[in-house]
Amino acid sequence: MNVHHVSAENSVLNQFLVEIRNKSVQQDKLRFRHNLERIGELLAYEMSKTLNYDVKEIQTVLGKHQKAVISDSLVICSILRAGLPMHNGVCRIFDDVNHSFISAYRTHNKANETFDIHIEYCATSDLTSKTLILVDPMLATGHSIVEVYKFIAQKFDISSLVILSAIAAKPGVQYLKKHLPKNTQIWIADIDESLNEKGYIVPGLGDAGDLAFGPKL
Ligand SMILES: O=P(O)(O)OC[C@H]1O[C@H](OP(=O)(O)OP(=O)(O)O)[C@H](O)[C@@H]1O
Ligand SMILES: O=c1cc[nH]c(=O)[nH]1
Ligand SMILES: [Mg+2]
Repeated sequence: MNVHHVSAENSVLNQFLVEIRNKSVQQDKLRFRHNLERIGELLAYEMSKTLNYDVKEIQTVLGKHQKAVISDSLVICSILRAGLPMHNGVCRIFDDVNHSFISAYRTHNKANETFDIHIEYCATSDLTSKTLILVDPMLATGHSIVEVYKFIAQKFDISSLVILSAIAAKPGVQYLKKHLPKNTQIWIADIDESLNEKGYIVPGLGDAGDLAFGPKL
C-alpha cells in the first residue's frame, strides 16, 4: 500500500485542516462542510497525478493539439454520512464518472471494547474493472474502510482501490496496510499519532459526521 501524506509539504491545504480541527471554527457547520469539500478537491487533484493517461488529439479553431488525459474508468464512492462533503469536492474534479454511496456506522461494543461496523445501504453501478475512489474524511481504526472494501470486493472485481481521507490515525493506516490489496493508494491530508479508548483520533477533530450534519441519536 502506498501512503501519501499530502500536508507533509506546506500548502493552502494546511489552512483548511486547521479550520476543521479548531474547536471554535468547526462549530460553523457550513464552513466545516465547505472546508471538507475543499480538502476533497485538493486530494483529488494530487491523486490525479498518479492515474493513467492516454494522449488524445483535439481540434482547436486554429489547429490540432495533443494532450494526455485520464484513461482510468473512475467511480467515486463515499461512506455515509461524513463522506458526503468531501464527495462533493472530489466530484468537482472528476467530471464524467459514476458515483456510489455506501453506509457504514460504528457502534461501540462495550462488552469487549471493540467497534461493530454496520453496512445497511449500498447504491452503486457495476464496479467491475473500475478504479474505485473511496472517500471518508476520518480513518480512525480503519475498520469502516476495510469492511466497506470487503463488502464491495464480494460483489465486484475492481481494478484498483484509491482511498481519500482528511485525517487518519497511524494505527488505522497500519490496519489498512494489513487488510487491503497491496496496490492500494491512500491519500491522507494529515496523519495523527493515536486513538483514544473510544476510537477517536487524537488530536483529530471530533466526530466529522456530527460536525457536518448535527448529532445523531
Ligand atoms: O476508522 P473507523 O474506526 O472505522 O472510524 C471511521 C468512521 O467513523 C466515522 O463514521 P461514523 O461511524 O461516525 O458515522 P457518521 O458518518 O454517520 O458520523 C467516519 O466517518 C468513518 O466512517
Ligand atoms: O475521530 C474520529 C473517529 C471516527 N469518526 C470520527 O468522525 N472521528
Ligand atoms: Mg460520526
